[in-house]
Amino acid sequence: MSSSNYYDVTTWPVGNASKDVGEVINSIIADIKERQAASDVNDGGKPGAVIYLPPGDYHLRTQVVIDISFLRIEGSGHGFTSSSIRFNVPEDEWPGLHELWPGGSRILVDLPVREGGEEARGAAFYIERTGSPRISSVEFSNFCIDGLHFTADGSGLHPENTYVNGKTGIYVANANDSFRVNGMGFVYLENALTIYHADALSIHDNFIAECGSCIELRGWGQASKVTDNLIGAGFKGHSIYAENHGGLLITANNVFPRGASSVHLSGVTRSSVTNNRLHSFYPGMVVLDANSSENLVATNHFLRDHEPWTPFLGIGNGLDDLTGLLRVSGSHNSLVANHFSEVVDAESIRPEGAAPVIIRLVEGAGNFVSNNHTVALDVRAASSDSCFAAQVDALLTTEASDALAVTAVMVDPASARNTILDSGTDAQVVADRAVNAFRATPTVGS
Ligand SMILES: OC[C@H]1O[C@@]2(CO[C@]3(CO)O[C@H](CO)[C@@H](O)[C@@H]3O2)[C@@H](O)[C@@H]1O
Repeated sequence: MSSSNYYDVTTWPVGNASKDVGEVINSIIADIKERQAASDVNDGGKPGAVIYLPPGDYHLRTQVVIDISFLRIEGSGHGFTSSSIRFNVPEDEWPGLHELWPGGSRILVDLPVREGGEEARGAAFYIERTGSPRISSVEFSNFCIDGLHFTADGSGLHPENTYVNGKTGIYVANANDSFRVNGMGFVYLENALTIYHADALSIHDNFIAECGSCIELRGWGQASKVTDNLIGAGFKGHSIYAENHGGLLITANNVFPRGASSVHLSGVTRSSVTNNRLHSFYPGMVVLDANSSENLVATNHFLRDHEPWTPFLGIGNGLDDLTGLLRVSGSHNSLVANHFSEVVDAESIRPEGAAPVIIRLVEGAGNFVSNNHTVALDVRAASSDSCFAAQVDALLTTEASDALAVTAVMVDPASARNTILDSGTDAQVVADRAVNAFRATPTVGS
C-alpha cells in the first residue's frame, strides 16, 4: 500500500535533497498543510505524515520550520562517528582513514553562520506554533544532524575544538506535548537540542556527543524523560540541563565527559536522576540549584578524573574541588546510594592541598543523604595522543594509587535540618551536628 502521507525526500519533485534538504522538507510540510487543511473530516482530518531520509548525505541550507502536529521525520541510521578525534588526527593522515565524516541518514547543517544573531536562526529544525492545542507528537527518529565544524572563538584553541559554531540541531520555541527525539545522532553542533516548555517529552536512546550543549530543557515543563542516551557535551556547555521542570525523569543515561556539568537542574522539583553513569573531568557534575527540591538522586555512578587526551589538556570548567561532585541548593531532596569515584592527582587539586568535596549541601533544608559511598584515589595523571587508548587506560586504572582524603559530605550553614546517614566517616563529614542529624559510616576497629 502506498500512502500520500509518506514522503521520501529523495523523490520529492521540489528542490534537491542532497543540495538543500531544508527546502525539500519545507515544501513537503506545505503540501501536508494544503492537503490536510480541515481539522474535522470523518472524525479525523489531520493525521500528519512521515518524511523519510534514506541513508545518505543531505546538505541543509534552509532552516526547516515545523508548525504541524503528528509529523515524524525519520531516517535509517544515527550515523555517529567522532569528528573530534578525526579533526585531531594530523591532516596528512586523513587520506588513510576509513571514513572522515559521520554517516547514516545525515543532515549536514550548512546554514550561514550568524554573528551575534538570534540563536534560533542557527537551528536546522525550528518548531514554532502558538495557540491551542499545543503542537503535539512531532517526532525525530534515527537520523544524524551534523554541524560539521566548530569555529575559532578567540581562545587560541584549535577551531575544531572550541565547541562553538552557532548551530543548533532542533529548537522548539513554544509549549509542546508528546514530542519524541529517539534514536538520533547529534554531532558538532553548538546546541543539539533546545526545547522550551516541554510536556511529556521523550528524549530516548540518542547519541548526542561532541556538541557544545547536548540537551537544554528551558522555560518550564513537566512529566518528561531523558532516558537511555549516550551523551557528552563540551567544556563550556551542558550535557543535560533543565529549568523549572516538575516530574522529569533522567534515567539510564551514559553521560561521558567533557561537559561543564553532567546534569544541571535549576528550579527543578519532584524529579528523578537515577541509574545514570556519569563521568566528568571537572567538579560540579550534578548540580541542583535555584531551590531544586523533593528530587530523588539515587544509584548513580559518578566518576571524576582527569582529561587524558592531549588536545584538551589544561582545559577546565572554572570550578574548584570544593564545589562538590553533587551540589545541592534546595530542600527535601533524597540523595541515596550513589557511588562516587574521585580519581585525581593530589597535586592538581584546587585550592591547593584542599580535601575535595563529594556531596555539598549549599542552601535549603531537610535533605536526606544516605548510603552514599566514595572511593577516592590519588593518581599520577597520564595523557596520550590517542583519545580512545587514553580514555580506556584511565578508566581501567585502579591499582598502584594511594587513598586520597576527601570531604564526603559538606553542609554549609545556609543548609540545615538535613539527615546524613552512612555517607562518610566522622572525619569525612563537615556539618554542624547541632542542626543536622548525622550518623557516621563506621570505621574498622571503632
Ligand atoms: O567516551 C565516549 C565518546 O567520547 C568521544 C571520544 O572522546 C571525546 C573526543 O573529544 O572526548 C570526550 C570524552 O572523553 C568525548 O565527549 C568525545 O567523544 C566519542 O568518540 C565517544 O563515543
